[in-house]
Amino acid sequence: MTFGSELTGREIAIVDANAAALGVTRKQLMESAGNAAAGVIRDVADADDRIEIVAGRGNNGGDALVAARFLGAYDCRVTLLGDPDDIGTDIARENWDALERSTVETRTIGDSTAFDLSDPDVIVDAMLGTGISGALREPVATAAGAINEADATVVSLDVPSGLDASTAALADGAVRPDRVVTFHKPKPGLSELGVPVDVADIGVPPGAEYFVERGDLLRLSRPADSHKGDFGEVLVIGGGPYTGAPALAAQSALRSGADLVRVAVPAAIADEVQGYSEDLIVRPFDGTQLTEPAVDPLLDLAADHDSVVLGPGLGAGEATLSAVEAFLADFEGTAVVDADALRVVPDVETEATLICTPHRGEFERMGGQDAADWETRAENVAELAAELGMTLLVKGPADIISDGKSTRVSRTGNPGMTVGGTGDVLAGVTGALAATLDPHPAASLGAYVTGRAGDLVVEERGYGLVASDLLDRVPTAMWDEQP
Ligand SMILES: NC(=O)C1=CN([C@@H]2O[C@H](COP(=O)(O)OP(=O)(O)OC[C@H]3O[C@@H](n4cnc5c(N)ncnc54)[C@H](O)[C@@H]3O)[C@@H](O)[C@H]2O)[C@H](O)CC1
Ligand SMILES: [K+]
Repeated sequence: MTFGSELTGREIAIVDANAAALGVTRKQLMESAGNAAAGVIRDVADADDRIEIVAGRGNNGGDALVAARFLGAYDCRVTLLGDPDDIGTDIARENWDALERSTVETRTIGDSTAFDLSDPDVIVDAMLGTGISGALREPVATAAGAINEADATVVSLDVPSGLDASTAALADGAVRPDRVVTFHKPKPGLSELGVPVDVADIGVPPGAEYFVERGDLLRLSRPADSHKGDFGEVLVIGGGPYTGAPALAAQSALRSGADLVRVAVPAAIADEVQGYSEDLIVRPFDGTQLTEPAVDPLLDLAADHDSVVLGPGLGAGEATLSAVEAFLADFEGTAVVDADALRVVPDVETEATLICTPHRGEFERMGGQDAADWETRAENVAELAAELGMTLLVKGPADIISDGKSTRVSRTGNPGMTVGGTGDVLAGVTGALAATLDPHPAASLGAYVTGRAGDLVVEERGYGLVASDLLDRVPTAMWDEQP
């Protein structure tokens, strides 16, 4: 199981874009959707029935325009609500143009409230699908009223026009169908309608939900009216034997869009860490490494942040590991745990929400069972995640992300990324994403984006990358492929 058994509007958009990334275009899916819809309509219509197809300007309408082609043997009329010049998508427009050149009877009704039906036996409702926003507007509102009053069998495509598939809310005046044919997976709200729902397979490639692909980038947004703080504050706790690791993690969190990143390191190395970049806000704690006296002040500091990245460069000293344990024992927020800090995780009692980012060796040390093929490894990752009650991101040629319920695989990245420091980047990116997203999507996107940043470096100049090369590719990896 990857996504849930019902898909929300956002998830549908992600699956759709991931299907395209896997080589199956939305036009292909639309063709299958229209074909499947025609099958259901044949099921409800007698041979001499009159069929009225009411199509909106979006892809829901597009599905019906395809269906009309498959229903050529029927007495069928297609009404497009709106001006053909306003058809919202290229693929719906191409299907409209194809119908116009055919013998299928078509008409358009502009943005008015004039709407009539030709006494049909069957009405196909394809005005609005998952693209609905807000209350029904004209001319859809009037058409929905007329459809509801007609003495005909009403078949809705995907969802009844007026059902919001993200919230399961029914708009006032929504179409009340006798039957629904929905595509790929059920949508929230359909089962409560009390009418038969056919779920049609439209050829979404297996893997569009399982693999993290560029459709997942749709979870990122930077609305025009954003305010400082909307994208979270991240605290990186690290350093001691190493200085570069916490700096890399913190800079990666900044490049991933966090509004503010503070990096807490031992006072002895604070200047050196600051020296890596003037963008860093360094918060020193006493000593040369993390030890118990620093824990309480760090817990206070962490409480003011949306997420914590715990581990980069801390080392595996005994005193440090017991401080890490003490921190996690009292921490209740969200933490990305990486590197040596992972050593305490299997045994620690914590209320915190954890995202752990082990490589395969660390995964085994945590109690997981590695496997040569990633399918088996994915099952084992899911098992350990369920047992530990946390999200695991197990790094490897294919990164595996699981919280025990949902398991996904990210295939970005390349052999150039086996160098030191790339894990610190991943932890920082994931920490920033976890400041605003749920742990599983944050970890999934963290893996995808970091791997893609590495791919961009290698595309540009081949192997020989160093971790800091990834930093300025992270924003590109996040934003340039937005579907
Ligand atoms: N993977 C899949 O499941 C596939 C689904 N397909 C079909 O595509 C629709 C969703 O299409 P989309 O273009 O995103 O949106 P809609 O057609 O639902 O609507 C957009 C259209 O409607 C106008 N609008 C929005 N809200 C309102 C409102 N409240 N009142 C009036 N008008 C409104 C908006 O302005 C746009 O013009 C999905 O349901 C499936 O049927 C693909 O065909 C195959 C893949
Ligand atoms: K519909």
